[in-house]
Amino acid sequence: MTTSPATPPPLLQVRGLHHAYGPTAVLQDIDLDLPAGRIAALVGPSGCGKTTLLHLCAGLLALQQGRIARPEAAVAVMFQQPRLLPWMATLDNIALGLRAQGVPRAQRRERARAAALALGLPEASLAQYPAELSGGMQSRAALARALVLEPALLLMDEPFSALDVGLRGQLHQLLLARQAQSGMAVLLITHDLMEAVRLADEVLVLAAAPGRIIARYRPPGEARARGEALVHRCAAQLLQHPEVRAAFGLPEQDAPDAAGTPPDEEGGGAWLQAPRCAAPRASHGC
Ligand SMILES: Nc1ncnc2c1ncn2[C@@H]1O[C@H](COP(=O)(O)OP(=O)(O)OP(=O)(O)O)[C@@H](O)[C@H]1O
Repeated sequence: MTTSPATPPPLLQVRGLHHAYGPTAVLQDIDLDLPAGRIAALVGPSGCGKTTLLHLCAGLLALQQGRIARPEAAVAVMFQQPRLLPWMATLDNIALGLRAQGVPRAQRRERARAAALALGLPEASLAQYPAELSGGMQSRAALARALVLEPALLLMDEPFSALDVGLRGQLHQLLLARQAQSGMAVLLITHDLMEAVRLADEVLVLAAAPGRIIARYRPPGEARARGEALVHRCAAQLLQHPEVRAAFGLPEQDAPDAAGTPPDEEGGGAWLQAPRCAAPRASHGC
């Protein structure tokens, strides 16, 4: 996220990041600033290096080239799969990180219970084992396990991708409410452009081979106030650019669609870094 005089200093800062698996470059020249209280969404096609970047930010992968500055403590990670421990009851799973922090048993169970109930987990589910929970309940438990740590920085790797649209919407709202209340910074990895536009203060578009940021976009207004129509318009605004379309493997769009939507319809968001024009056209503003 690009800083301006009005934005606080970054909590997570990435500079000149390169990463390769063997001879294959996966990430190239990644710069990113994420201040406290902001959500940045990193969106891109499958295989473009999103998870690699998140793992580097989480310290789960060794840095090869570049610099990452992040808080020493108070970083939580939520993975694509809930990754609950099957031999532990839900409440104990949620309290796991607090146990690692040395929080006394009664206190951690109380905090875990409060986090679970706030995310809509029924009281009865707290004594159940993960295999007894639905997929949606497991996702809530995984989110509770991350949020109960009261992280300053939450790193999320496609945490909602396996959920149905209704449940995903509920968890989006719960995340936004908690984020507004706590002021944590969130780096969200997703391949879903609509999800990125719905949740983020800044959307970073990654293209593949090697993974590099080709556009930075700020959707208008507060995330919690964005309705479906606005989200669609912003996603359409992003997808007007040939380079963004190419990153997602979409063909170039050179005429109004069948519904008659003009190709230059604006979503009202701001380009912080506009994509280069692969095929310059006046309507792209390039
Ligand atoms: N441990 C590894 N060893 C070798 N190559 C890897 C390794 N992990 C990932 N890759 C490769 O690096 C590239 C980026 O992978 P990564 O998982 O970061 O992408 P992604 O954007 O998160 O993909 P997806 O959206 O499908 O999860 C892919 O080509 C992948 O095959």
